[in-house]
Amino acid sequence: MCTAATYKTKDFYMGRTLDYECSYGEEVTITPRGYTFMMRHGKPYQTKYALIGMAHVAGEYPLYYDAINEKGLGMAGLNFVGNAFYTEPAEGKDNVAQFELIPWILGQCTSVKEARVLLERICITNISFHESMPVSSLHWIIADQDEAITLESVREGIKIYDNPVGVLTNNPPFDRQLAGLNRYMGLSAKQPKNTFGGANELPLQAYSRGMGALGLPGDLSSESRFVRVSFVKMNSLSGDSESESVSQFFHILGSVDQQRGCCEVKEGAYEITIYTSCCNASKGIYYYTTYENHQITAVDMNKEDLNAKKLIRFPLVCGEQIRWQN
Ligand SMILES: C[C@H](CCC(=O)NCCS(=O)(=O)O)[C@H]1CC[C@H]2[C@@H]3CC[C@@H]4C[C@H](O)CC[C@]4(C)[C@H]3C[C@H](O)[C@]12C
Repeated sequence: MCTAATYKTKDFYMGRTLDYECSYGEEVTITPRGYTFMMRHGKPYQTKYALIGMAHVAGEYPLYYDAINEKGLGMAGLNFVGNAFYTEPAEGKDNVAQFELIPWILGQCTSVKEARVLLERICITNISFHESMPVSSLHWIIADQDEAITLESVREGIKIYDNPVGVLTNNPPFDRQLAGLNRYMGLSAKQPKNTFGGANELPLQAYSRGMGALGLPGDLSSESRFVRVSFVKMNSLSGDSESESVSQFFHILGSVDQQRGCCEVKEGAYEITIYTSCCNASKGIYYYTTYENHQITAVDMNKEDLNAKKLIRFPLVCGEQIRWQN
């Protein structure tokens, strides 16, 4: 499972957790401006804008899981197994393989508004990057400081949903996730009021703090994570400085963190939160933590040459960085 969320203070932030039982060997990767992608179905394409994100780099090809570009547009791919449906290339469409989609959008759009226009012509194809790699079943959140959308390619075709909560998890499809929130609209950060009233009011008592959100689902299913992270995000308060915003963002995604041992995917294999990211999309900074490194590590794209010819790659800093005080 994975969870993605957006957050706005002075700047615009977007990030995700990547939950899985094994890592694909990912790195923080900057694709510079003017980088050429040999498209599977059409003419080679050159990025107009630089992007930074988490990618598995195969040869010189960045297979992005999530990224932001230098214009403040961000995008993340999350598992959508059993519902994602990609097709053969179609006449008169922009035919883009699933693994080409993030650089295709972020390399040429400055906003969700522009992405919506490009997506009117999109056909997401089912070709794999390499025979050794399966085609991932994904759906995507695309967001900027003004709005977020969810992109799904399903059996009936391409679906683009407004995403007013700025959150995405996995199954079921997004419209059902959003409708699921209706069941929880009574949850509150405030103490509950006794409504067992009438003539003979029961003497009920809020004997603990936090009882206003009793009923918030605590399990790791994707529907529950959707509700939980939405509740946390919508109630979230923080200062608007960089460190307060980044800190709060990691706390928001911390509400759906997966600890090893709690979600068995097959005999002896457990899903964990492999990494958590927080991008300052306004400033081009990629922050991350990993399962075994709680210290926040950051890469600032603007400290690099964004007109470079090659990918700029940062292997993840792994292993706990403990600051000893004595
Ligand atoms: C496994 C991850 C989703 C985690 C998740 O959601 N786990 C819950 C399972 S579940 O929800 O319970 O079912 C996804 C998210 C992004 C993916 C990469 C995208 C680029 C590239 C695309 C190529 O085609 C195949 C290789 C490739 C490197 C992909 C590998 C893998 O697929 C990645 C990491």
